[in-house]
Amino acid sequence: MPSAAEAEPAVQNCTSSTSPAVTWAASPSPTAKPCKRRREDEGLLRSPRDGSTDGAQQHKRRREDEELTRSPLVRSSDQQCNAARQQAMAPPRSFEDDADEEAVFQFHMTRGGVRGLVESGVAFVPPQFVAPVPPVTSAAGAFAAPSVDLSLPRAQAVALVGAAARSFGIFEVTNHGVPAGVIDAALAAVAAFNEQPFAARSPHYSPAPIGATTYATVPIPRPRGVTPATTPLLCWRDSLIVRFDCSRDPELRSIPLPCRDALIQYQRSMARLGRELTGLLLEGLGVEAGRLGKTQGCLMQCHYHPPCPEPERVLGSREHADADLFTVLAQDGVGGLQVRLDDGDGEWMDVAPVPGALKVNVGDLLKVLSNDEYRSVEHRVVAKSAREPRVSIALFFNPIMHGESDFFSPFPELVTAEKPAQYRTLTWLEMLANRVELGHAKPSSLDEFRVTSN
Ligand SMILES: O=C(O)CCC(=O)C(=O)O
Ligand SMILES: [Fe+2]
Repeated sequence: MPSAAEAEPAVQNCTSSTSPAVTWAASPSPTAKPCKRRREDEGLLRSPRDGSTDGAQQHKRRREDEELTRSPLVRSSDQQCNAARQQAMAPPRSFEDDADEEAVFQFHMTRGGVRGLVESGVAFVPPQFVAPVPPVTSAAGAFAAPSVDLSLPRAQAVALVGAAARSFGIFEVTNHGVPAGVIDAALAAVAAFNEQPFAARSPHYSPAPIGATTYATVPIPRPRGVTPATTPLLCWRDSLIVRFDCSRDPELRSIPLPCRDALIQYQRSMARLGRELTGLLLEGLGVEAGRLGKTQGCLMQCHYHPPCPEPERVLGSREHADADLFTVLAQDGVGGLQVRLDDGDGEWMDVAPVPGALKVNVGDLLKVLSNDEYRSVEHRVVAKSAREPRVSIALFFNPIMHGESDFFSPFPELVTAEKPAQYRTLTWLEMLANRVELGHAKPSSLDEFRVTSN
């Protein structure tokens, strides 16, 4: 949850499994010179406007659009504050760190994303994308995520959801009430946006948010302290990340037109399911369904994995656990999602897409609240195809939060003499900062907050 995506510092009230995309914008390598191409591209940073014919209105719109699409190098004070926090926490930088940053910066400067590489006809994967340890793309085993039919009587659904969250941290839901047409339209719209020609796509490309939206090949921090690195610098995917609670862009006009309506419709259609899943997951812990107040799926990460000339050498998404309460994942039929069920030691297993079903991942925040009753599932994506693109949409659900003032700790009713609190009280921003520092992989992502018994 920093989509990310992934948790960008720009994401204040929301969640993401991805990294602070603005790190790049904040501190471009001193050796990287803003090139002519970049200046031209900054000129291109104007979002397509929605064809109003009224002159005054158009002028107002243009001013607003210009505000929304101002250079991503200009950062808000919240972003600056988070960048400073990260800098203070960051370990000393090495020559390799600088070289990595430069490679990522230069890649961003192309503004074409991974799809741009494919369009340029690359026959080999560039070094920044090569996984140091080749992922096993034909996994040793397949994992059938438990399936929960949400039309079952509630007590049964609660028992099934609770059991799946306890055992695996992942399950799928059927009869979930979200129309198939809405899901299919959203997936198709993500593909349509990414498959536009470079000239239509690249004005939106920016690793720092433009209004409510980020469209880029978003890096996820590598796990720290693992030498040599086990994961590539960049994954084989382009992401369109939308923050539905973005006060700078309440009308979400920064979402590119080819997918704007479909994504807004998708997010709205997920609201009821989000409420239902929150209730089922809490009741599965024996906690009252309304205990967390209102929850919201306010961060959406839409991933497009272009076909890869060497699929066995890349990762479509690095290993991570989501940071949020839970994530609802829709995907097309290509496959590539894998899970590892025993905190880092076990084998990666394929989780096949099931037509009509939505996957639900338990995230780290719910794991903390549950006092380790629930697992947060470690997952990644491998590239399955040299011919077909893959599209997925992850919607991250969290309690409605207000930044530093929201404190999270294990529910008191789950803390007993036999099982004391496993985590100290933490804030959402602490959680995100820690993930940026340590990477999103397990088990380190929550170690910082774990109470150690002496
Ligand atoms: O693409 C997928 O299936 C997974 C995406 C994901 O894990 C994420 O966005 O956090
Ligand atoms: Fe994830």
